[in-house]
Amino acid sequence: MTIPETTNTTRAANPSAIFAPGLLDGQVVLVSGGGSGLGRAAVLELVALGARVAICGRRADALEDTAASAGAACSTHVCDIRDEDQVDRLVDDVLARHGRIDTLVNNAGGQFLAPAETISPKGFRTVTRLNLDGTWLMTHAVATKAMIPAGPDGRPAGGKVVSVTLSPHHGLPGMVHSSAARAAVENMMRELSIEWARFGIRLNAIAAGQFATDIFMTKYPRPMVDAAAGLVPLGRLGTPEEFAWLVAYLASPAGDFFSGSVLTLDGARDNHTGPWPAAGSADAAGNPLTEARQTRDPSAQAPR
Ligand SMILES: CCCCC/C=C/C(=O)SCCNC(=O)CCNC(=O)[C@H](O)C(C)(C)COP(=O)(O)OP(=O)(O)OC[C@H]1O[C@@H](n2cnc3c(N)ncnc32)[C@H](O)[C@@H]1OP(=O)(O)O
Ligand SMILES: NC(=O)C1=CN([C@@H]2O[C@H](COP(=O)(O)OP(=O)(O)OC[C@H]3O[C@@H](n4cnc5c(N)ncnc54)[C@H](OP(=O)(O)O)[C@@H]3O)[C@@H](O)[C@H]2O)C=CC1
Repeated sequence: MTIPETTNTTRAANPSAIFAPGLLDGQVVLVSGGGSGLGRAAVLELVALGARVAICGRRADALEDTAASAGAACSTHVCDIRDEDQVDRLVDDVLARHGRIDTLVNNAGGQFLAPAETISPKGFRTVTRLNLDGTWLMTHAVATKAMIPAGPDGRPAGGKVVSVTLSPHHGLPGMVHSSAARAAVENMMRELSIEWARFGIRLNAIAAGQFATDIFMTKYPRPMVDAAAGLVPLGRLGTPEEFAWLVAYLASPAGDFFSGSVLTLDGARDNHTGPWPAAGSADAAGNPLTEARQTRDPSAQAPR
């Protein structure tokens, strides 16, 4: 089934504060983790610019909430990006619904905060599966099903991939699993930007600094959150809209010559290395802080 191209009547209510309406008319963008935080902000910006957007995540209610704000140009797809079959089905469904995928935004990801010596093999695997394997499964499925096959002119359709990684690059104590996985994702984007240039696929990473999303403000230990802005040379956290604008820029024709780049969006956090422990990062003995356990995967609610 296809839905009509976005028109002014289906455009999201709030216009972009930066870009002209219609910038992304006719484009289809798939955003993983579009139900919350940075992903949600990107969805609203992309729809405001005329794109049709498919969003995926594990929680249907979060996806529906974003779709309710985004309007008819947004479709929702429950999918765990760590599961190969679910990812295959997702991409097939998005193609059946929208007919094409111009840009994939690999935004779904995350980690738990814990000192490295306390992280079990399963815990390490959980985070690398989500951030590295999940990003690979999505990138591979979208490339092989939507971007490498021939478009209307008989040549590979091409497209863009934007993957969210993490700043600071020089290591976030308590996040060894995520730091490792995000570095791998950045090199995945670099490597594929060479291999898949022949298909017209551009791949970049956005290394996100600290952004004031709901989860960032509530998930981590309070001292760490309270200290975060003070570690940013520009003196504040990023806003989800600032992330969304960069995604929209890369998806637009202005982004066509970017490939294999890591765009660090962090208020200069990456360039700042103070003494260890940094404010709010460790307890009195110098151990990285530990976050409380939480479960967001509905299928994992059963007692362990
Ligand atoms: C100043 C700080 C800078 C921070 C910069 C970065 C910020 C952000 O990225 S903000 C966005 C954060 N968003 C997320 O993290 C969302 C996604 N996260 C999750 O879904 C979970 O946190 C997940 C990554 C742990 C995955 O969840 P799930 O698949 O449901 O995994 P389980 O809860 O079943 O756990 C599996 C396994 O992992 C180990 N583990 C989980 N939590 C902890 C913990 N708090 N401490 C230690 N170990 C943990 C553990 O081995 C679990 O297995 P079992 O023990 O058998 O349950
Ligand atoms: N906020 C920040 O300061 C920073 C964020 N980042 C990264 O930016 C991205 C967005 O972060 P933010 O918006 O703050 O956090 P959120 O937790 O709000 O976003 C993560 C999204 O990923 C989805 N997700 C998680 N696991 C899976 C899975 N297995 N399959 C499908 N979807 C999944 C979640 O949906 P659901 O739970 O429904 O599956 C959620 O919508 C993440 O990769 C994060 O690690 C990086 C640096 C800093």
